[in-house]
Amino acid sequence: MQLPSQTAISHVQQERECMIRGLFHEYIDMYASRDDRLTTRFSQNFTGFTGSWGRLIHDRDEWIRITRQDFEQVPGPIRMEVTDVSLQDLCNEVVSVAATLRIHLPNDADLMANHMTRLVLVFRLEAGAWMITHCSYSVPFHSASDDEIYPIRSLQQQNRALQALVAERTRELQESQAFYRLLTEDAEDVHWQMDRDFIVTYISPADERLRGFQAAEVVGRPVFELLTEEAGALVKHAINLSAQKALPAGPTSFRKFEMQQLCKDGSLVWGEVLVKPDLNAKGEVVGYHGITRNVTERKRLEEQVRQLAFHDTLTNLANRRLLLEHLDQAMGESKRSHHYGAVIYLDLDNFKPLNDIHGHGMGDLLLIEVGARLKGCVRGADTVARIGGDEFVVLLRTLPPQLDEACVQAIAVAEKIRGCLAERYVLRSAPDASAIEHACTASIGVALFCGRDETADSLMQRADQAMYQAKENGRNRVQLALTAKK
Ligand SMILES: Nc1nc2c(ncn2[C@@H]2O[C@H](COP(=O)(O)OP(=O)(O)OP(=O)(O)O)[C@@H](O)[C@H]2O)c(=O)[nH]1
Repeated sequence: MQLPSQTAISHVQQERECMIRGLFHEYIDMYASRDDRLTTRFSQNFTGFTGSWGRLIHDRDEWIRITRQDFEQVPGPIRMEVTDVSLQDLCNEVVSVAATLRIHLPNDADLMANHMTRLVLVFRLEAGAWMITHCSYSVPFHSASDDEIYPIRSLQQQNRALQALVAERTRELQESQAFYRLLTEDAEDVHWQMDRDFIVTYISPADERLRGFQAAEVVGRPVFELLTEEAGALVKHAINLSAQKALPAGPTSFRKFEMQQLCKDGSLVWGEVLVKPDLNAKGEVVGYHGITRNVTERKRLEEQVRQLAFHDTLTNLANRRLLLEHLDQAMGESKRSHHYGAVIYLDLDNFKPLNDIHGHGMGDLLLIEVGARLKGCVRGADTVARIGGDEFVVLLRTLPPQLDEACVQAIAVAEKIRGCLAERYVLRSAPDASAIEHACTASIGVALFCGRDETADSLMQRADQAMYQAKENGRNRVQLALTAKK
């Protein structure tokens, strides 16, 4: 028997390889065009492996069923782009073909598009025809459901579920944002935020109601441009304190201070400011946020209370309490500077008859006029007080450091006061009421002080006694007090 030559063997092998390759591409084409004839190529002894959900199939019919389902999932033609094919003879009748390919689905947006797939087909010669006995797809998807070769349906479902979840969460977020916006934007308090360079990054609409600035006029600007110099210094101080010592976390971790703020129309409002630094994950300050509350009305009431507590309601002059406070300060200043100061104590002469003849209202008008005249006789730094019915005190600060010169100046002021108060008074209870003319003088005692050589009480007593001396000496005169007892 003559053996076939090497050339003849290689020729047969080439033909066989060519045919298998042809069958392989025919399979690919039929698959791509969803050609039902594909299943006629499957052997009765078929097994398959679907890599997307990792199941080995022992049955030809089962594989056909899955393939048909798969055809339904992708109704249009697909393109199988084969990038690499290799053949391996397992024996004379069995050839394995391994290929890598890209499956291009009709819709480019589908998740399978552009993913590499590994396909292994095993052909066996059965009754003179090459049949596919094994088919194995390795698809890089782990989320496919049973029965899915291409995980399209489950991924679409997952996608839809995720989209619904995102929509739901977005709606919830928008609702909660709207709620918080409502809280901050309808609130009377101004909510604000600035970055680490003190550039305003957010301000709530309450600022427009408080200061008249629209958010667009404030956001993006350095905060110090929007504050008075004094307020800017207060803000810097609070921020420096925060930098030096962080407050413990919680609602009390805000620094609190009060400052006057500039409005768009140039007026000033009082704000109570709560400020807190914003920290990043490393604990570094990346900005600040806070709340500014309008406390202008509270400040006005506080000032009113102060005014009532320290002032005489009839004349609006300082009362005894404020006089004693100022006297204490003046004595302290005098101690430091060695300059003299003086208390001028005065009591109106024969004031009572005015009340008796023309009524208390007229007496009140005279007292108010006396207060105004006294203020006109002294400097702004001096204190004019009403300490009793018709008793007034003027506190002079910073007289010369020499006693004789200080005496001369104090007596000169007292004389000026005496002359001024002695001028006639024209009193009218109402603008259209007839005026009455009245003459009134004052008896005046003057006591000098230097430092804290004596108590304020003793000083006041000396001035009072000197005033009585003036009364006894005939009224409408100035009497210098005896020097303080050592
Ligand atoms: N109209 C008015 N009178 C007051 C007020 N407080 C006290 N007086 C009156 O002031 C008067 C003070 O009287 P005195 O200082 O004792 O008497 P005076 O007539 O001034 O006599 P001399 O001080 O001795 O010169 C009293 O009649 C008080 O009723 C006040 O608020 N308004």
